[in-house]
Amino acid sequence: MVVDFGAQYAQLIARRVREARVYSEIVPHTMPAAEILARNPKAIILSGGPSSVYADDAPSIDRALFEAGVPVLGLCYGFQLMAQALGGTVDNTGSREYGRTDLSIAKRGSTLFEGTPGEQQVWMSHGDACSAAPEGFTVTASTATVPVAAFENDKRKLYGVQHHPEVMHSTHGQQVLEHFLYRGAGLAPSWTTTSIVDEQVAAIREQVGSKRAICGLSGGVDSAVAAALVQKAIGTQLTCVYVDHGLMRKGETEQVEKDFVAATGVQLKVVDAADRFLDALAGVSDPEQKRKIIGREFIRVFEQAQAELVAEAGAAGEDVAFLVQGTLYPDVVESGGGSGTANIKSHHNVGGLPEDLEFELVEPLRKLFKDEVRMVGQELGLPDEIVQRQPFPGPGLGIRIVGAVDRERLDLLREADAIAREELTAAGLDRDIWQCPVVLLADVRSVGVQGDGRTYGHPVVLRPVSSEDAMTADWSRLPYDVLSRISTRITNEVRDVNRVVLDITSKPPGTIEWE
Ligand SMILES: Nc1ncnc2c1ncn2[C@@H]1O[C@H](COP(=O)(O)OP(=O)(O)OP(=O)(O)O)[C@@H](O)[C@H]1O
Ligand SMILES: O=c1[nH]c(=O)c2[nH+]cn([C@@H]3O[C@H](COP(=O)(O)O)[C@@H](O)[C@H]3O)c2[nH]1
Ligand SMILES: NC(=O)CC[C@H](N)C(=O)O
Ligand SMILES: [Mg+2]
Repeated sequence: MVVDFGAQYAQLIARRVREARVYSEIVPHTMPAAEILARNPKAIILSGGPSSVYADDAPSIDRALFEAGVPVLGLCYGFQLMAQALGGTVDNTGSREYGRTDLSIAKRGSTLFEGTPGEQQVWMSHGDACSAAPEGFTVTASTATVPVAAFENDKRKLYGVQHHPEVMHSTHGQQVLEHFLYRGAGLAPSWTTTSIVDEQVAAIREQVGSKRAICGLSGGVDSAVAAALVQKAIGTQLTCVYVDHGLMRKGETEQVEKDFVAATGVQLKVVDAADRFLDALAGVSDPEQKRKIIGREFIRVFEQAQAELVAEAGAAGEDVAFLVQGTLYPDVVESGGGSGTANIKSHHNVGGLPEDLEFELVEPLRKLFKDEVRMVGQELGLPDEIVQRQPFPGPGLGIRIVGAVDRERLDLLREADAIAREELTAAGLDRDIWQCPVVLLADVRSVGVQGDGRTYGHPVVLRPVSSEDAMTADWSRLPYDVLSRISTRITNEVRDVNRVVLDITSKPPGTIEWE
């Protein structure tokens, strides 16, 4: 059982546990200890969270959880809670660690780190630290700045680590989790998933019945897989709607119109809504405001499309009240979907939805991560060009212009983006990177010299990242000659851009998109 203290990664922990073939469920930290124990968990994992354990309003923990004989693993905030509740010390030591950190294993052969290297890369995201372990606990790892980075009390079956073993950038994380499950808690890897496709098709049929639905189709992986699932469930009761909001990349609308329909045979309605989105966005530079506006306009366009379909279908059309979206679990988490989870950004299809939404949502991928969605897509027989496509955010180039969005700026960014994509594809790097946002710093200017003349132009940022599920990411080490070609071409070919910079920040602390 994963107890969620408002973590960005709670669902990820549950998923890693399932990957270890042990069934897992998530419960909020507000659930009383008695109720948690009444569910008879074989093991408990305490998640991370945004609070500081010593703060007045911080979520606390009932010591009964440590005394019931159930093996417990604390991660990050959960580790700090465990340390404090059992008599150790947690404070703000000033030694913050975000992103890549080297962990030194202090005790070889410990339950959690058995068989893993003495020095290993872990992903950290914390500002507080445990400075003294509770009595009876052995310190099993440290970092350059944090002396107590992991501890265990094997007799009581209590374990804790300051880092996040659940994220893929912690190179031995899965092994640490499995050691807890198999060695610490003595569980066997015996659980398997039933087919997600069959389960979802049945659920969609039950939800939609004989009614009709529309699906927001972007050409991206998520909506393609969602559409294919719904099509399998309800066939021609589904119509897909592609919204051209004027924030798409070069050539994208044409590609969806031609290639996508050819590959999937869906019924597609293309709506040109550029004026409406750009008018609504005029003069707005706050990222959250942009996201909310885009989310609202999307729904308004879907409503209009629905009205048109109803008119076309006559009386039978009254039933079009379902909206299928390719919402994924990371969209939900990062929009503050869990209890006490910080809102990092409102994804247009979750937190950005208007309150007066008239549709009933159908979101068959809401609990899944990208790599799982790709597997479902493959199972449904979608072509590789769709299943392996890099993600592109629904708000499109609107959240890749730092500053207000207008047609002129969009044209600049579209050109720069097209060059970067062309060169990355030519270099055969598409499958190596997760995605490479190109960002226009429209409110920043710098001095350059071009053709012996002074220029005062805008910088463009390249943000190539590697990731497994977008929850964490690292910057991609692209070959210098590819970067150089992109830089030369952008500054030569795109008017008003006189500088190209590379974003070398991991996530955390950065996010993938700039807004
Ligand atoms: N231009 C668009 N027209 C219609 N619906 C859209 C559009 N852009 C996004 N959506 C809707 O919002 C959802 C979320 O967008 P998101 O970008 O996360 O997914 P995607 O485009 O399907 O896949 P990917 O993440 O691979 O780009 C989509 O699944 C789709 O339902
Ligand atoms: O459909 C989407 N609607 C959104 O509002 C949105 N914002 C970010 N993204 C994509 O999500 C992943 C994680 O992005 P961040 O690290 O920037 O949060 C990355 O793959 C981003 O491209 C979005 N996708
Ligand atoms: N990711 C976490 O759990 C962070 C725990 C705590 N908020 C800290 O900053 O140390
Ligand atoms: Mg997309």
